[in-house]
This record gives sequence, structure tokens and C-alpha cells, in this order.
Amino acid sequence: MLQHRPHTGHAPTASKSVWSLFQDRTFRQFLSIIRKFKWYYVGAISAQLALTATALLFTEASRRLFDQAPDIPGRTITWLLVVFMIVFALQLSLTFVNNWLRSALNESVVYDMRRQVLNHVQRLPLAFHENNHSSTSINIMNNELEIAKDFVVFDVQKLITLPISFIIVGLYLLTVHPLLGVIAIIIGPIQLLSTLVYRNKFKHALQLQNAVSREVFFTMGEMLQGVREVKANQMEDMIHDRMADIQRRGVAYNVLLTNVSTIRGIVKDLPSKLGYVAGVGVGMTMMASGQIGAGGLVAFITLLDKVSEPFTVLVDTINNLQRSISGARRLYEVMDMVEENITDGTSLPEAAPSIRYDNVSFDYGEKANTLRNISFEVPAGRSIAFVGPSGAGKSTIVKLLYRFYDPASGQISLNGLPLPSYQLHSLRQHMALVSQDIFLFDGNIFDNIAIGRPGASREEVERAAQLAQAHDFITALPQGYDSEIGERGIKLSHGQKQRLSIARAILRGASILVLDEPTSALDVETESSFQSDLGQWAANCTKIIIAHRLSTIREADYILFIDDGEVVEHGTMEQLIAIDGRFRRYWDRQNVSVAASA
Ligand SMILES: Nc1ncnc2c1ncn2[C@@H]1O[C@H](COP(=O)(O)OP(=O)(O)OP(=O)(O)O)[C@@H](O)[C@H]1O
Repeated sequence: MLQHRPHTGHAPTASKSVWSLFQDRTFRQFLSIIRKFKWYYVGAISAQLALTATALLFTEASRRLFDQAPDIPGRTITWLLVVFMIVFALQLSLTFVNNWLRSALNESVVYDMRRQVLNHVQRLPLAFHENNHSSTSINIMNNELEIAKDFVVFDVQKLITLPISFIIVGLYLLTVHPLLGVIAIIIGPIQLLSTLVYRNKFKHALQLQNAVSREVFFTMGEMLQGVREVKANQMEDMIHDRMADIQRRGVAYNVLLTNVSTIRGIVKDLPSKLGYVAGVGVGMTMMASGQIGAGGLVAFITLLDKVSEPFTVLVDTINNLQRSISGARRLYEVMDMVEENITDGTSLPEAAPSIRYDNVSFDYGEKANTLRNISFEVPAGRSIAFVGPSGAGKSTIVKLLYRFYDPASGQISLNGLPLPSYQLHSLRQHMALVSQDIFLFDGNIFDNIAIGRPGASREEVERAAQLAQAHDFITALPQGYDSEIGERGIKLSHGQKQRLSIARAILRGASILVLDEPTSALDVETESSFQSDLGQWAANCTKIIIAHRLSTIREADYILFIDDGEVVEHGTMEQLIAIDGRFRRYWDRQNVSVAASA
């Protein structure tokens, strides 16, 4: 925990040609989002082009005004003033419409993308979540999605509107006077060359700053998730020092980025300043020789930026495209991962099934032989316990039953049919888990129990809570079942959380019950009544028990002693004790410690 991790983000693909960017698969995925919201784009782009048209109308009216001044007839003045008023009203209305559409588009795209990513990520196999730090997924859903969204929403519009504006405004200025038009038009390409200055330095500074942002995110996420361990292990100073180091680098990279950007900005502005001087000089000379009126010069000054701007903005937009594609590629890598297929297959019957493992082997990749040739059978409605040292593979056997992972070899079957022939949704619907790792959601107690069976009535929830020995402590709370339990149930004791988790499993009414040391956090009295109640409400379930404690093991019909991924002993409790092997030693050690603590 809280160690420096290598960053998973990709560097911008600086060497890519512009054309290859447009052919990139990620760019094509952008296009599918654009297609979905095409009418917003059509509206926003039309509003922007209409704004360019009003700018031309304004310039043309001004040109006529200044060309004829001071001998302009009163009627023409009135007309021109009316034109100005109409132009201003149109500009205000179009700006409003444009902003409204852009904001609606922005929110629609970002929520749509986030909803799709979240929905997809939760349907990915457990292996994805176990192999990726949660902050990586959150970073993808937040930062990288935002970068991609900025391109999809804003930059795409510029790629369409700016070239059109350049052509229309450039042609207009050429009609005002060819030389002035040419001066305005060539500023853009010169500015384009100026963007090459410090280009790589700028990209490098940007990468450094992005990497630091990701580090901040990662460190904050881990600190908040592990705040108890942070406090208990007095890690505050270590985290503080780490944040101080991040801050030092963050400030340095930000200053570097600002300085490089400022120098690039100055170099970029220079051609337009020089173009302005040249244009005014040429314009004044031509005015003196009567080739143009004052209006021509006014038109040049008004539209100078509108002609040169598209070039430089387009370069920024293409740079953004590189950045967005590299951010979005990680996003789409995740989106391309295959979701679990939860719909195909036959439904599991309501009645408790028999469970059978035949020579099942499995490994997680890094650790070979996590499970080796596991074989056992549990008849319908009976129970089996897995006992053995920590890390032996007990939970992994259960993960295979949930189909969080599939075996590398061997077969698991329910009622004689291979596990993959069952619909995953139906399989998991018929399973309930009471685990020692209890996860409660932020919300009230009622909702947390009702997760076991959405739509359950108040009576059903209360009945489940009674069987789980949770009803009394719940009703003693000021808000009863409506009490909020805080993030991950932080306001409850471990034993109370475990009882809620048991209530949730009871309510589920499953036919396969997985008990992963379900009573580890309960006091002796509550545990013994839990065990006797279990006989009632779980009588019709096939039970798999992961057990460390004698009290839990005692309840099982059959026991497997697992060590290092293998079944080393198996039998009923009496048989295993009689063998006088590993289980017997385990049993005796526990008896001694129970006796010592009694
Ligand atoms: N997601 C994972 N990726 C890689 N290795 C894993 C993963 N989960 C578990 N392991 C490894 O597989 C082995 C078996 O783990 P498992 O959790 O099944 O043991 P266990 O017997 O249930 O342990 P415990 O009694 O401590 O809960 C261990 O060596 C563990 O480190």
C-alpha cells in the first residue's frame, strides 16, 4: 500500500501523422458518439457559422459607413444603424443558443460516456478488478474520460467551423482589396510555423504535469480508502512527505509548462502584430492614393484575427486530438474487454443442487498450481467444509463455483450438468455468500439487507434480521431500520456488520449457501444461536463452509483438508479425527487453545 506505482497512462503519440490520427480506431469510436448526438452538433455548428456571418455583416456595414463618411446621407445612416442593431441582437441570440447547445452537449456526452464505462466495468470479470488498482479505473472514468470528452465536444466543432470561417472571411477580405486579403491570409501559415517552437518541450512538460496529477489522485485515493490503517500505523507523516514531494514536482512542472506556453504564445502572436503593422501601412498608403476608402482598412483591422486564428487554433486542436486519443485509448482498451456473459445458458432449478468438482486445477497466472486436482461431491442439501492453513486455496475453490474464474482443467458440475451450461445470472441468483470480508453500502440498514432480494417487503427484511440475530440491535438504534450506516458501514461494529451480512444472505433465499467463516466476529452466545438457526433457514440449501473455527467445522457433513492447493485429507469429522493426520493435529491445536482461553 501507498508505494510508488508506475503510471499506466500513455504518452501522447507525438510521432503520429495527422492523417493516421483521423484513421485511428479511437477516433472512429469518437465518431460513433458524435453520431449519437448529431443534432446538438448540427445546432451548435450552425450557430457558430451564423455568428461568423453576423461578423461579416457587421464589418460590411462598418465599411460602408467609413467609406462614405463624412458625406453620408441621413437615410443611409439610419439604415446602417438598424443593421447594427439587428446584427447585435442576432449575435446575442446566437451566442445564447450556442452556449446552451454546447453545455447540453457537454453534459449529455460526459454522462453518456461515464454511464457506459461504469456499466461496462462492473460487468467485467473479477480478474480485471483484482489485477487493477481501483484508482486506475477511477482515473479512467474521470480524468481520461474528461480529456476525451473535451475533444469530442469542443474540438470536433472547431475542426468543422474554423476552416469554413477561414475561407469565407478570407474571400471577403480579398474582395475588399487583394493585397490586404493576402496579408491577412498569410499570417495564419506563418503563425503555424511558429507553433513548432518549443513543441517537444511543451509536450514533455505536459506529460510531466499529467503524471504528477495522476500521482496526487492515486495517493489521495489510497489514503482515504485506508484511513484506519493510516492512523493505526501512524503513516500520516509518510503520506505528508510524499505529498510534499509531489507538490514540489507539481509546482516545478507547472511553472515549466506556464513558461514554455508563454514563450510559445509570444512567438505565435508576433506574426499577427507584424501583419497588423504591415496591413495598416499598406492600407494607409492605398487610402492616400485613393485605391481604398477608410472602410476597407476598418474591415481589414476588424477581420484580421478571424482569418489568422483558424490556423493556430487548428494546430492546438490537432495537438489536443493526440492527447485525447492517448487518454481515450486507455478508456477504450477497457471498453473493449469482454464482459461476462450472464444471459446464455439454462436456469438453475429452485431446489438445492448437488455440487461436484472433478480434478479441478487452477492458477492465477503469477502463482502456478493454486489448485491441483480438487475433487469432491456434495449431495443436494448437504454441507461440506474446507479447512486448512491460510493461503491454501479455500476461497479460490468458491470463486470457481461463482464463475469469477474458470478452471484451467477439470470440471465443476451442478446436478450433473457442467457449470458453464448454466446461465451466469441464474447461477449467482441462487447463491448467497456470508463472508468475513463484509461489504456494506452507504445507505440505511433496510436497504443494505434488502440488497439480498430487491423489492423485499418490510416484514421479510425484519424476519431475515431476526434470524440473523440483528433485529434487536437494529431496533435499539434511534432510527431503527432507517438508520444510515455510513460509508462501508463505518458506524457499525464488526459483529453488527456480520449480522447484517447474514440477514442479507437469509433474505436472498438461495439454494447454495457459501459461508466463509461467517461467525468470526460474533460473540459465543450469538454464534451458537446462529448455528442452531442455520439448521432451520438453511436446511434446504447446499452449503459450502470455509472454516477455521471448530464450532463452524462441527456443523459440516463432510470435510476437505486443503493445503497448498491440494486435498490432503477428506472424510467426515469422525473419520478425519480417527486418521490421526493433519486434520487431527489442527483439531487438537484448536481444542488446546479453546481450553486455554476458557
Ligand atoms: N486475485 C489473485 N491473484 C493472484 N493470486 C491470488 C489471488 N487471490 C488469491 N491468490 C493466491 O492464491 C492462493 C490461495 O488463496 P485463497 O484466498 O484461495 O486462500 P485461502 O485458503 O482462502 O486463504 P485464507 O484462509 O487466508 O482466506 C494464495 O497464495 C493467494 O496469495
